[in-house]
Amino acid sequence: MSWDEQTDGVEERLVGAAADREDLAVEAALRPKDFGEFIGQTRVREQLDLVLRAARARGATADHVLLSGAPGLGKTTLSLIIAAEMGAPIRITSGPAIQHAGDLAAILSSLAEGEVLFLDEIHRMSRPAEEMLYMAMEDFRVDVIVGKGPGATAIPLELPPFTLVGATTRAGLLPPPLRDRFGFTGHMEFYEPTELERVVHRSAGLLAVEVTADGAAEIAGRSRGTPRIANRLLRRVRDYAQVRADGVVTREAARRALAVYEVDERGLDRLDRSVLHALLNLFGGGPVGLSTLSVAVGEERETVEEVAEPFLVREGLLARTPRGRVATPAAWRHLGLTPPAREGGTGQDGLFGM
Ligand SMILES: Nc1ncnc2c1ncn2[C@@H]1O[C@H](COP(=O)(O)OP(=O)(O)OP(=O)(O)O)[C@@H](O)[C@H]1O
Repeated sequence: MSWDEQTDGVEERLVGAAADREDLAVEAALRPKDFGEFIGQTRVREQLDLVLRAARARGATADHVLLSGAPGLGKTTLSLIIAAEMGAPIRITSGPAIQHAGDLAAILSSLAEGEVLFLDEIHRMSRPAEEMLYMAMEDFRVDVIVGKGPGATAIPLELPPFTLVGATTRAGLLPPPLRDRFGFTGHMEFYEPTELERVVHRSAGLLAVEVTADGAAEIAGRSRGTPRIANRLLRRVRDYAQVRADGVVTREAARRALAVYEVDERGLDRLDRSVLHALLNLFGGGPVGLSTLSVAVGEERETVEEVAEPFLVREGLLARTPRGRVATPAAWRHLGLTPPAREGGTGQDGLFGM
């Protein structure tokens, strides 16, 4: 399987943040059901809790909520919690599933009063649907266009008040008129290792798997700040512990299992490391252009740029500069190599001493 063999929302990579088929099958059982069970994201949780309590006290439908953040951080989970806290039903759909304004009109017109509509990947909705959504969010009304050409007529349709929960990995891509119609925007952060340890312990309990404190810490440290990845690594370590050990998820079991899957102690996988290896060993740490680097790694440009680099940049291992990709001293150290001296003439002096 190649790294870029990704389909919409489904990614087959052990440390990929998008849901794979197995995640989709098991995630429902692992999802926190209320704010009390939801780990981390203290700021968003507190802000949302206030928004919902106030709406409940007024007997009103909650304001529209926009949740932004990387995949797997809990946006879907929070939307379910919002519905549960409001005692409201929830409808789940996504931007790519709504290509025609008519698709959206059909969903909106069938909502019950107070219902929560969760629209994942809201930035990927078609333009006409987006424009229909503006009016629906603001006035709880849509104009359904009947007929075509000069004879087309707009029939106004009243909607019951509802709460839109939009989720996006890129809030910056949303057109301002859409962004402005959300009463509350929550930015989801990557999780701290201690928070991910709690996620691992909680999930292990639900899966009836015994996990030691250092086993949970080992998994948390390799989970790239993302609960979905923590849960996925836990399942792979559980398998290993069941087959090769006594079934208990210990530090040793986690280390051995994740060595089998080539996920290192910092959460880098084979692709990430091959990018760093090429950068360091073939290009002296850079700067090197993305195309050259991709050829050296044997991957598509997009795979290197969109799949590997974001995490390497976030981890401070790689920098994108106007002159090309550059490894930081931390990258050299991570691969057990010594960073070249400052005056090494590699053109990356600005990155040293970081
Ligand atoms: N705060 C949390 N506490 C415990 N578990 C969590 C938390 N957030 C997420 N999870 C776990 O991670 C899984 C993925 O979360 P979720 O599907 O909500 O992410 P998402 O941000 O909606 O991802 P996507 O953008 O891919 O739809 C959930 O099944 C849940 O088990």
